[in-house]
Amino acid sequence: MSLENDPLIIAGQSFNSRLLIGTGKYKDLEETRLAIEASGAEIVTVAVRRTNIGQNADEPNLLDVISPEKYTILPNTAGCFNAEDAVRTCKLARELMDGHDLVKLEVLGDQKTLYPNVVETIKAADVLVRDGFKVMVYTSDDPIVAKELEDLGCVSIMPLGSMIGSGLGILNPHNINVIMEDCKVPVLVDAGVGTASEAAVAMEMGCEAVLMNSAIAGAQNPILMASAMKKAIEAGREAYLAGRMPRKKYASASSPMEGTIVGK
Ligand SMILES: CC(=O)[C@@H](O)[C@H](O)COP(=O)(O)O
Repeated sequence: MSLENDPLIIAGQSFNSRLLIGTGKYKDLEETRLAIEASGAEIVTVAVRRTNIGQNADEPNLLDVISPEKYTILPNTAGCFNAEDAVRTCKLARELMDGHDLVKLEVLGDQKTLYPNVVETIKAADVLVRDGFKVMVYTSDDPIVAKELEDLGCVSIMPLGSMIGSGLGILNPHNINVIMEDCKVPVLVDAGVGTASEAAVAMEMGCEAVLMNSAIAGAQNPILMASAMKKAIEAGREAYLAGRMPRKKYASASSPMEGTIVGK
């Protein structure tokens, strides 16, 4: 098995890259473009309330740099703290992007934690799915909430590894494992990854993909980190597919003597 015939499928669309990246916090649009290119990402998420994707004709438009012909743009509802605002933001994105219906829903609880408000998230997901949106949803690592969101019709469940922008890595791998056990749609880790090894861990666990922003944009050299993340995601996926050796309590010689002349 090779990664060439191992696509990520989201809402029936096939992708080669399992790294999804955000567009916030970069120095300028050129750095954003170079980092995205180095990451190999095919899905690029954009905060509609913070980024110009056509709302302001006088300002630089991100979509002039990150072309929707080359990338799948994933409008997100960052900055929304209730269902109503999140739904309105998705509708605005759909209008600005000629009926584009794949969105990333995030409804946040407060400024300090940026933790998802799951009650409002569920409310918004319900409205959006009924309105024809394909909803990839950022949520907590609560398996019950994750299942509820899947049952509502979300196309992907995206539990946080840790708080957005914290770089603390995956704090509760057990819960993410339970979510993967219960959900049939792709489960992606979204938020909290700080460096390449943490992205690899998510993939080794069997997550379908990872979405990140801060680890790349906040690195000393974002373009180099984007390239590291690409490799980490691929290595993690390969390791997952290859299957880890069983953990053993005691040593087991790397060059066993059994069956050799000396060992008889
Ligand atoms: C970019 C995005 O959509 C986020 O949800 C989030 O910002 C990702 O989290 P990190 O910045 O911690 O990677």
